Amino acid sequence: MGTAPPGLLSWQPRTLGPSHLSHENLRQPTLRKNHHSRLLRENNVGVAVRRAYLAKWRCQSQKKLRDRGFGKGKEETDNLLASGGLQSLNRWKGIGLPELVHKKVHYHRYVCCAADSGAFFSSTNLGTNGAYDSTGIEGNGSALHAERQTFLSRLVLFWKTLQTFLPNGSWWNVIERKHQRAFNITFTGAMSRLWVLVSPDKLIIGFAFTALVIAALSEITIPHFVAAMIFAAQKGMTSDFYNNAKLLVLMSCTYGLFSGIRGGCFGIANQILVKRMRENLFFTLVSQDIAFFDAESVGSLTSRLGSDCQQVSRIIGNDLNIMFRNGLQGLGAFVYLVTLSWQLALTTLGVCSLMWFLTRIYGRYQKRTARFAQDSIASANEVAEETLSLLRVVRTFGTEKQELARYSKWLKKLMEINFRQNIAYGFSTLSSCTLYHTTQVVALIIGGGFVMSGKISAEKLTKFILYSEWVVHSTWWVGDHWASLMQAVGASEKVFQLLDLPPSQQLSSEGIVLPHVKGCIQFVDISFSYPTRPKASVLKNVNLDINPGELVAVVGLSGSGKSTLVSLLLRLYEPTNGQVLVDGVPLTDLDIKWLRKQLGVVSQEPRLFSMDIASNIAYGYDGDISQAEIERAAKLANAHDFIISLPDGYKTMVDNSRLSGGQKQRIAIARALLRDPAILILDEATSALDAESEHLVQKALDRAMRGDEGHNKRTVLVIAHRLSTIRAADRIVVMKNGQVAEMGSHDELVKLDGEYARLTKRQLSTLAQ
Ligand SMILES: Nc1ncnc2c1ncn2[C@@H]1O[C@H](COP(=O)(O)OP(=O)(O)OP(=O)(O)O)[C@@H](O)[C@H]1O
Repeated sequence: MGTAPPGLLSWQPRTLGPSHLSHENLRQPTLRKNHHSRLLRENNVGVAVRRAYLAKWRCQSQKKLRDRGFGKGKEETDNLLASGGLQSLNRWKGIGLPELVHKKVHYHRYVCCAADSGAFFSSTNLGTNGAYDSTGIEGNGSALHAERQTFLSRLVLFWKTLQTFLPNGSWWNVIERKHQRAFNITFTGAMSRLWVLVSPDKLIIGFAFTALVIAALSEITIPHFVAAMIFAAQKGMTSDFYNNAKLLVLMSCTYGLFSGIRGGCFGIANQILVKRMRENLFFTLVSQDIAFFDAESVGSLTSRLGSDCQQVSRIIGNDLNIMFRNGLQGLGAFVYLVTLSWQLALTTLGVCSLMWFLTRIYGRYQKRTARFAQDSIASANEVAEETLSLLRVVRTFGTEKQELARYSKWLKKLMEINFRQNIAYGFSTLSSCTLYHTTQVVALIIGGGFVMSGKISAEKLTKFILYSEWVVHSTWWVGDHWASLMQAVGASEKVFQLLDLPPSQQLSSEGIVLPHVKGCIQFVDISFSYPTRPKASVLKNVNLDINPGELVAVVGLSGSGKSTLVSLLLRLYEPTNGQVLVDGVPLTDLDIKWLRKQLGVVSQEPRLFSMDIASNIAYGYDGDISQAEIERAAKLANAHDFIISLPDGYKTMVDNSRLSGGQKQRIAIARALLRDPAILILDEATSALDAESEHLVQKALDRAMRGDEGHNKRTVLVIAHRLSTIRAADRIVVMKNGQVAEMGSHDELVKLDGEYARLTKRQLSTLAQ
């Protein structure tokens, strides 16, 4: 908060002292309202007080603006706020401040309130104190001096504020996010990368550019033939008239035909580009480490795939196409101008150079702002994606408005960027329009002189005007699309940054493929922290050997690192220290794609794809699979009965939300069993089942674990809290704070009377309740 003018703070109201209605109290709406009404009754200066209120709210809203600080440095916002405060003060003056003082109205309290924002008094500090003094509040300066001071300070304020709006002023800045500064793509960089993407379709690009050149050249001859026809008619030269008419028709038809070919070819090239870019980006994204998705949100990535790729594709289909066409035509028209009158041609060149210079500045600005605009779109998408996917939670908690606010926050940022972009566009158009007509005026004035002095003919001047307009028009178009192209280049930054990411090593198919998986798993001295939280140690020196065919249950409190252990076995993350071995071979030496096919996994929260149930069960299975095999797996997982009770049975379309948790789990179990894996991993696989289903699934799982003959067929790692799941295990591993705390059979651990005994006791007492 700023400091109040001494006069105001030292002045004590007679009827209501600060103890009755303190500065803090005035912030409370009810107290302020009562106080306000009382003032009205006592002093009958409603207008004055209402105005004071207005001043207060203005200052407060300005503070909010500064708090958000969008696009402004502190100094500039302070200046703006100060000017806001100044306006408020002026209003006060306008309503006769001295009279109010004499009436001993408590309005100064409102002034203090208005100063809550720090804005009002920052304005007074900047020189309006004098104005106050001059109005009579314990004033001691001369009125004239104060007026002068106020005028000067206003001038300074005005100049400072104006500076922020000038080119390179802080108003034009947009907030930058730290991570975006690392990558900066240039025009040539973007072009060469786009070329790599479209080069497999050189033929279509070649057609497009050939058609562009023919269409541009034929179009540019049209004004020549038009002028020639008019002057041939005027001079009564019939044969010249008809010859020019024929050529005009020919050029018009050629132009029409090749424009069509050009448009079509560029459109197709554009589609190819956007498709290829999306495919490449999609594949790059799905090839990333799982840790990458811990850091990046799905909504933001889908925005890069959608909006950003679409923006980038505009470069070839629209901007380059129009720039080349107009560049070519502008150049041709300029050469023609030189042949008509080099002096006049130079004036046109001067104007066009200036226009191009301004456009370059505008283009640079568009490029800079585009990446922030795309970033805001991505953030808005991130919120939308999250809200829509969690809509049930949102509905349950009734937080629709909060979600809207979160979404609006990014839309607002986007709007503020777009606002600046549009103002910049306005300036660019303003300068282009002015220069466009300047060329004509200058050409007419100088050319008119030349005609009057007989240096050039009227026909030449007419042609000159037509072509100079063409040159300027082309420069304008080239400039306009240059800015749009730079905007697309800005938008391409994040796309190319993502495209540059190397694929995860976890997808490499290079490595050993074992002839047969016995199912021996070893965690050797494993320590691990998640890349997003490198300082939080999740696993600490974990050593665990699981023998082939052994059924091991991992138990422990929530957050003790059980699921993390599974993630490391699946090589979704790399251990910070130590290594995981399967059949004595480190995971890093194995062909990880092959290995994952040897593992059957039922995760804690099974997810289903938007496809029918049969396809969901067969998901990821290599080779042909019969319906009978799918049904067998479903029966093993106790899912068959509920599946056939659905209207379309195994053909019923499902997704992640159209089945119950237990049903999804059983489908996930069926999916894992269908692969007949050498190693089965169950992460709380039965947690969403009711007692009856759990019993049936447990029996099925037992059969799957032990085999039909009752002997161990595969190695099984079960992560479970439930006793019923754990008891059947050959060995139980108890995890605590990322370490193996205890290990042994159920009976051994109960006897040990340690962590496991405590866990089981707690579970039994919960069941008993
Ligand atoms: N992707 C992640 N990024 C960062 N930290 C994570 C991530 N996943 C889990 N953690 C943290 O790692 C720790 C261990 O989590 P983990 O899921 O392995 O526990 P758990 O024993 O399986 O718990 P639960 O029984 O509740 O599933 C937790 O503190 C958790 O917050």
